[in-house]
Amino acid sequence: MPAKTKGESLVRLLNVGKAYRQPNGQVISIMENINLELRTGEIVALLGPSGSGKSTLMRIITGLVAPTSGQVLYREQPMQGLNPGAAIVFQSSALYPWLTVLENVELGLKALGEGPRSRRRKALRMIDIIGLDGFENAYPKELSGGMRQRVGFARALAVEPELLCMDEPFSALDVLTAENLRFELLDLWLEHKIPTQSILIVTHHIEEAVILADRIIVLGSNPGRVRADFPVTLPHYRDRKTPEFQATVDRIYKILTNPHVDELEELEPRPTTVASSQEPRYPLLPHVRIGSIAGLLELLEHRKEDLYRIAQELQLELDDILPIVEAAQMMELVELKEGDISVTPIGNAFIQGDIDQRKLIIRQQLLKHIRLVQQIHTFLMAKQNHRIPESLVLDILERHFTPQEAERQLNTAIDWGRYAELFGYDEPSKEIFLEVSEPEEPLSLETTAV
Ligand SMILES: Nc1ncnc2c1ncn2[C@@H]1O[C@H](COP(=O)(O)OP(=O)(O)OP(=O)(O)O)[C@@H](O)[C@H]1O
Repeated sequence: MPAKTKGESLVRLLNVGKAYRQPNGQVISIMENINLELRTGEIVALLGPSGSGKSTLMRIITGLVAPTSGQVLYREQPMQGLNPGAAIVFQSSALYPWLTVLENVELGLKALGEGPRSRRRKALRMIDIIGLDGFENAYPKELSGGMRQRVGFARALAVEPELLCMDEPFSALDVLTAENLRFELLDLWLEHKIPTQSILIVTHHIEEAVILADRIIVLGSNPGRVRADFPVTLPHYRDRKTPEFQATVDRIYKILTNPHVDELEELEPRPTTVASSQEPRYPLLPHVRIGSIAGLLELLEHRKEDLYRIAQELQLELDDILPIVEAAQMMELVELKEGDISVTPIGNAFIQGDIDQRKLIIRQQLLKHIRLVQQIHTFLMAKQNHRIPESLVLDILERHFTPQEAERQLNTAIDWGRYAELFGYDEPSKEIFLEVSEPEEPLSLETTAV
């Protein structure tokens, strides 16, 4: 296999943006001004919170989705339609159940117009390389999840793509199978057993990114943008226990847990004028229950610790813990500094409080910090019967979010409001109604905080 070239431009995105028109005519921008380059000789990992546009960006790079603005260059030429050099591996291998392993692997080659003899030869070779020797005539249902994903890899690699794109390729596999397959792929890459010139992997798994990638790109959401783009220069094969590995993992955690600070700006906060002009009107609420926030706070009591260690200790993935942390941060119940998370005095008062005090604290924090809750509360106070149809709020939200996301945002706000006994939801009439009528004393932190 010829050695890989290094540093040639393979794909270049110039000010790429993507927007979707909703059924109500509203246009929602999901990513803006993305500038990035994929070069030969590198594995690039794309990280970011759910909904930041990782999969969409990968689809734009492979040509499966067209950008709304900007340009995509493949080998410095404007790309039209599908990227001729790219192949994609999805989270689930999406094999045809009525075809054998060999026939599934041959599919991509057939689509390229390869003759029967040549495609059989190439498919058999890739089956051998990918460790499926002896399973050529098996059907997908006879294979384990790991073996099926191998077939997905063989199918993508059989067409000898210059760029191998992988959308969370290991996330549906058990921990051990995923680890084996990750290292086998790395072997194939490092030993030049596959002709691939560059690999792009979308992942939620920070350690996976640090194990594999030569470069890590972190996307931010609402709308999606590049928040960090930096090289990982540790030699392969990387040992998770080394301080250098841990430092890289910590660095990514810090970026992901500081959604308003971009590493592109060297972790300096944006100037306030810029930040306030760019601040979304309704910041995206993470979809978590107050019970999960309570659980996190109780766990953090008397601790000031690195969020990454806490996640590790709890065996939680990034996407499990970050939304809870983000919600607690929005309500000023925890604070994050340099990746260390600690409970604020208000958070402490919550931990020590009984159920009524807890509800009161959440009520105060929601009305102080959560715009959507403030807005609903204001509407309810303004109406004489203290009831509003949910469609009133949805119509406003749909100017900023997709209909599905608008509904999720409203559900989260109602869920939080209901916990705080601020408002409730009447299912038959689809109305939100005001819960609390009598005025109340604000909770004094001096008397409750410890
Ligand atoms: N065809 C579409 N029409 C409307 N909105 C879409 C469409 N495809 C994606 N979106 C929206 O674009 C945003 C980004 O989606 P995308 O799947 O690219 O994000 P992601 O970072 O890969 O998320 P995840 O990690 O959850 O897979 C989401 O808000 C999603 O709802």
